[in-house]
Amino acid sequence: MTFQKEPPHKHGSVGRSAIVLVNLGTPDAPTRSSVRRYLKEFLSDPRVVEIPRAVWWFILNLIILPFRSGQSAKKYASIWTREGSPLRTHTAAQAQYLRGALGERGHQDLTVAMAMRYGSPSLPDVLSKLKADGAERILLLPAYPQYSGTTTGSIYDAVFQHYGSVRNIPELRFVRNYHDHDGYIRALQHSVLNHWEQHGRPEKLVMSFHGVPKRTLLLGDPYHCECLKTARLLATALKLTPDQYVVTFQSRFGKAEWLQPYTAPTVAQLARDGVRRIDVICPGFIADCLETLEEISMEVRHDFEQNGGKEFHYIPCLNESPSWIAALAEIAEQHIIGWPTQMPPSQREQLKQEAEAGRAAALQLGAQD
Ligand SMILES: C=CC1=C(C)c2cc3[nH]c(cc4nc(cc5[nH]c(cc1n2)c(C)c5CCC(=O)O)C(CCC(=O)O)=C4C)c(C)c3C=C
Ligand SMILES: [Fe+2]
Ligand SMILES: [Fe+2]
Repeated sequence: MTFQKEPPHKHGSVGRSAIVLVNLGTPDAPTRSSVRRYLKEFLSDPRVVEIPRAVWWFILNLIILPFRSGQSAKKYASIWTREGSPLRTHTAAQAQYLRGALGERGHQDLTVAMAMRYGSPSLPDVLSKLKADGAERILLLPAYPQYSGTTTGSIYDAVFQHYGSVRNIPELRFVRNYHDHDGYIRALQHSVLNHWEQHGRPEKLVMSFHGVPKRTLLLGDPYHCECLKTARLLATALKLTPDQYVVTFQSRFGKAEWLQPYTAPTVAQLARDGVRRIDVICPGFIADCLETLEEISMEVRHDFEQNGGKEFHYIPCLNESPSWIAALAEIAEQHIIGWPTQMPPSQREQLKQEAEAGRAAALQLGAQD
């Protein structure tokens, strides 16, 4: 192991604190080559696909990437905007608004950055830049309300791996999950109630979460339980009876069984059963992306209508809604307790003086040698 060369430690510095909002990642462009590069990085992560590496290498490089890259690129093209990938634009905007919200709460010199687990801006690049800018404390805030080894766990891996070659590691804190956080549930509730105020109510509310292989649940991944808890809390906040909503799992990948019930067949069955209107919300995604804008709002809408459904409403993700930004600020704030960024200026000044005194003592020690 070789460690990076770093500038000498600065005596007397209080250093900066930073928050990194980390999302999954997205291609740089809706083109075959860009999507291929992104999928290769994403699907090579052993947390995401748990198949023996050698076997998976052949399947990934000879079957998945040649076929899926072009298909997915077309889907990405259908949701791309002038600003780029919706996932990246929303995540960047959320980071910026979060900075503002925390500033208003008195956390003045706090840097808020965004990073992607796959693609750019990459976590190692963002963490290196924060260190170069003098960050001594970093809170990692994954864009996943529900913990899963496949997503949150993989962010931990990337962070630990990055610091494996760093000598002077900052203080690190992680938000593990917020599937049952009051602010998050309230933001979801506001979003649904707003939609219903404008468009009336559906016969059924479908809460669709991203799926994972069922095997991960059997092997101890808490994701399924956390999704069900989010759904139960949201249903309670909306005063829904069990027959007024259903929880489903979308985006199945490959041939193995994933968490059930699957979103698309469930929605088609609802239409065949004579349900005229459904509203679909995706509470596990805090930013609209391919999986919500294309898979739900285009493909699943089509399935519902093809099977006789009359009215399909997609309720957008929390994105930059003020109640969600406030909740994000609350979640962040609960994890940075004790950091100087939330100290009043007088206390901060005292900390600086103590650090200076330490520096003077260290210099004196040096002089005695
Ligand atoms: C192959 C296995 C996959 C697992 C396991 C998985 C879990 C998982 N993913 C999200 C969130 C997102 N996934 C997105 C896209 C996406 N997901 C997979 C595969 C798995 N996901 C693929 C191959 C793709 C790429 C698109 C495609 O080719 O179909 C996205 C959207 C990204 C975007 O650019 O918009 C998100 C967000 C979660 C939360 C999760 C487990 C809990
Ligand atoms: Fe996914
Ligand atoms: Fe469970």
